[in-house]
Amino acid sequence: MTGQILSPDELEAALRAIGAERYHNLHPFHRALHDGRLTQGQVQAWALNRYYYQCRIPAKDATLLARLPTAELRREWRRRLVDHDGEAPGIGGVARWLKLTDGLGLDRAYVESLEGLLPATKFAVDAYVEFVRDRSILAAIASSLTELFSPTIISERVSGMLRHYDFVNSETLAYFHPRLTQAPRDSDFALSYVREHARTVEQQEAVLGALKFKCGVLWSMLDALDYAYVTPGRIPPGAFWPTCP
Ligand SMILES: O=C(O)c1cc(C(=O)O)c2c(n1)C(=O)C(=O)c1cc(C(=O)O)[nH]c1-2
Repeated sequence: MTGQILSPDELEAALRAIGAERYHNLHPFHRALHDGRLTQGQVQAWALNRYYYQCRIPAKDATLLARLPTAELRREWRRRLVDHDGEAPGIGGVARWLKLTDGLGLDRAYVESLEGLLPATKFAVDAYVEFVRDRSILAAIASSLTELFSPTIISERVSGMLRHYDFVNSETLAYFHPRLTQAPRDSDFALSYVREHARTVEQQEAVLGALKFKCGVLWSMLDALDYAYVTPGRIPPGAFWPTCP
């Protein structure tokens, strides 16, 4: 950043450049997941740890919802809560994620207990919720902008996993299907909010910093999985041990 105010188009281009450089589609653990190079046990570890992200996303959105100043903004943001928590038990994104962990052979009560999480998963996800709680509303909204890039990685992931692994099918991967429409709807809103409200150099820096921070959250979750589950002998004490090879 040079200290100059960017036009909305320049700001959007700078945000997209951050995604092109730092989004977690580039992480070696994701490349291995999508290219069929992981064992079922390693995929279990990914799904179990990612469950924590899934179940904290509604808490993150509820935190932001409580801070939003207008009914219009709250109406927009509360859809995210419904997407993840559903309107009834067994419906919604978190419930669909548990279908994936069930399908991979994980015990549901164990997944929900969060006991097997890697310490770094917890630190990374909690840092995201705290960021959204503590930073400006503009930065909090901007931190969701990784979703601009998620439809591409989700399409790659679903097609790669269906092609390479016999232990998943389109039902167990059903979590991802609605995300292909929900994520663009959500990120369109967040992007237009940011384009309109990030007007000063400080605000624009905060927005760009928020997206870098969030890319770091996602990246560090995969670093932790890569460290613990790819090289034998590195699973931290108390963390999940794969129940299959
Ligand atoms: O599968 C993915 O790679 C991926 C990435 C992201 C993201 O970029 O933050 C989200 C999701 N999935 C997702 O399913 C989801 O519900 C979600 C919510 C948010 C957010 O920051 O509010 N990101 C993401």
